[in-house]
Amino acid sequence: MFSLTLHADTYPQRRDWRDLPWLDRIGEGLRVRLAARLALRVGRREALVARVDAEEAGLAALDDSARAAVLAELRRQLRRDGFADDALVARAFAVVRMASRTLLGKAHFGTQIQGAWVLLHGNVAEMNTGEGKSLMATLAAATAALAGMKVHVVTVNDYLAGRDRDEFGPLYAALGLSCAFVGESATPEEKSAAYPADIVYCSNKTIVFDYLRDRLALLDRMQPLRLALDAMLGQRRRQLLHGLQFAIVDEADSVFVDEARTPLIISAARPSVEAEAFYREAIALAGQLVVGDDFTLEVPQRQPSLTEAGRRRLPQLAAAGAGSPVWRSVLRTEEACVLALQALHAFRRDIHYIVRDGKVMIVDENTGRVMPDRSWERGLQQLIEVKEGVAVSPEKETLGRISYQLFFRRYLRLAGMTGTCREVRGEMASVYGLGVVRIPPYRPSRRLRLPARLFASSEARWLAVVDSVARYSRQGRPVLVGTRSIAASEHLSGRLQAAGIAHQVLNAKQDEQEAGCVARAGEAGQVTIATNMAGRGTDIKLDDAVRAAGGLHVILTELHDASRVDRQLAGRCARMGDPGSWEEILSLDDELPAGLPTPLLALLAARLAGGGQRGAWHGLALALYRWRQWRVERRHAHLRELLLRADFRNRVALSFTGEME
Ligand SMILES: Nc1ncnc2c1ncn2[C@@H]1O[C@H](COP(=O)(O)OP(=O)(O)OP(=O)(O)O)[C@@H](O)[C@H]1O
Repeated sequence: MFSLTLHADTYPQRRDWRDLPWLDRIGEGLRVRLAARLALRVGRREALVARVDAEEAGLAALDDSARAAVLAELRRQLRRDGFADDALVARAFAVVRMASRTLLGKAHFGTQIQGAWVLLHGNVAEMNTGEGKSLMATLAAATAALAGMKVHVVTVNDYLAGRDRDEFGPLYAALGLSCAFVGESATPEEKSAAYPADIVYCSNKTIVFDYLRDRLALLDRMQPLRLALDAMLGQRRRQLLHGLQFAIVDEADSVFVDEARTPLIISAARPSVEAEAFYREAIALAGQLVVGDDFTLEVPQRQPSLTEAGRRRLPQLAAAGAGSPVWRSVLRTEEACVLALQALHAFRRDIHYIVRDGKVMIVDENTGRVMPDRSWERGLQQLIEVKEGVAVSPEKETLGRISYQLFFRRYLRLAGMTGTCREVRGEMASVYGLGVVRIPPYRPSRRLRLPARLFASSEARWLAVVDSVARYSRQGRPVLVGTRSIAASEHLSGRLQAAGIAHQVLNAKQDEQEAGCVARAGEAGQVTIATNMAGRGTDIKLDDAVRAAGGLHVILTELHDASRVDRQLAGRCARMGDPGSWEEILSLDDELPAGLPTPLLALLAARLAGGGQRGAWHGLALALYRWRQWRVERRHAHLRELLLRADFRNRVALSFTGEME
């Protein structure tokens, strides 16, 4: 007999994973991808949807007490038999859909039923942007919770997690399930009260840090037998999560792939007066070095390297001005100077970070959001603080560390959903064991892609952007303009103001106005400039007049390192069968083409300046721009692979010293 009931007290999580030899890894990846391809064949899809329809029709004929009896019996059967039987899953989906129809006025479409089945069976459902993934997840989350699992619905930020809990909380309540939202700023008491809920909505960052906190609190007690023993003896330690049973990860490519390279670290402050003096000296020293003579900046990574002349100058400069003993070592002097040069030249205010309330806060380019409690490692944070003239934060001592790649592999059952993951299918399979199943759109997409335009300079690009904004907003259509950085959003805002075009700006500096900005962004003629904050997950609602005028128009003003991020922004228009269009208006001054050889760039710029946005030179320049993006994507994929292998090695090394369970 199969039982899904798990004992939360014993902190269920997957402990048996290990790094496979490379050939086995490839084989496993292929097996997962093939299984996903065969999982939901057309006949089975149709049968499932037909079954849900029939079950719901049967439920509709029952009175309230008979329906309650069906729900109770369903719970019992799901706990006993799990999800192997499609008939049982279809009944569960029908119960959830009926509640949704009554309470929310939204009945899950056939495509959402198929996607939910994919989630329930531990795969990634790839469904176009705007096809209703949040509502789809309720079917899988509620069914799993009825089966007795603790479900975490994980998304990329608190705004989306809170929004979904507010919308779907009443639906779960009607099924007798508890639902909670855990925000980043919740207190430990609030978290302790929220995590035991059947379904928890939270961001990826919140859940992984709370897991790390649990590991620190439980230390060597994080073993099922020990936890059970502690519970029996009444010596239970405080824990937040109660295990990792089932996670449904929204925007799976962002969480599993884009974020994968960021190590998540819990640390404690270790104040030191000498360290602060050292950082000040390093910035003073590096400030005297001259770009081109003493050091070069490699584009596009903007990695500084000292020239021979710079190396010769450094010891003299160090002897003249610096007091810290570090400067007596040539090697450490060079290391510190390169880091200080990076702080001075590679990391830029309002692009990579903002300064708010006297603190340097990192801006995540993928999400466009500030990450108040994230900091750079190896002294970079402190060096940037010195550069910006704000209080220098104390050095940190690492207490616990994990990556998303290792964390999510610990779930007993893991599922994901996203609109953009075709190029990372292999990684999903080999790293997370997740197959990707493509779900067709509910209605044919009406998203119109206009020809891309690439200009020789950013000046020409901004002129074209302002022109396009004016044209579409005059037609009574809302316009959303995406910029890669806060600085670019502010620059464009100045230009629109000068052109007399009213608009709103949504970026990390104005994040408290997010809900209001999103609510207005679909109004007739409304112009919104946004960084990636308005990218993933944002649902811009349109009224009938706007639909009749042609829907939302989206302008991308620069491509990102990952083309998935660009497609997400384009996906804000033409959702759920609405009309809409998007275009790219780019410049050769952007970050990606900067990696092309300088003479080639100059040649392309000369041709584009004269020849307009048509013809062979324009086509070639655009193709090279996109090729650069592809190259950067490949490099990032390689770095993620290296990080994962390093994580595995660390895990083995640390387990000898007893620092991890
Ligand atoms: N079955 C349904 N009936 C009516 N409206 C629906 C249904 N499913 C989804 N919607 C609506 O469609 C809109 C888009 O849904 P949602 O934001 O969940 O899409 P998404 O697939 O998550 O998009 P993205 O990929 O951009 O995050 C929302 O306004 C949602 O309420």
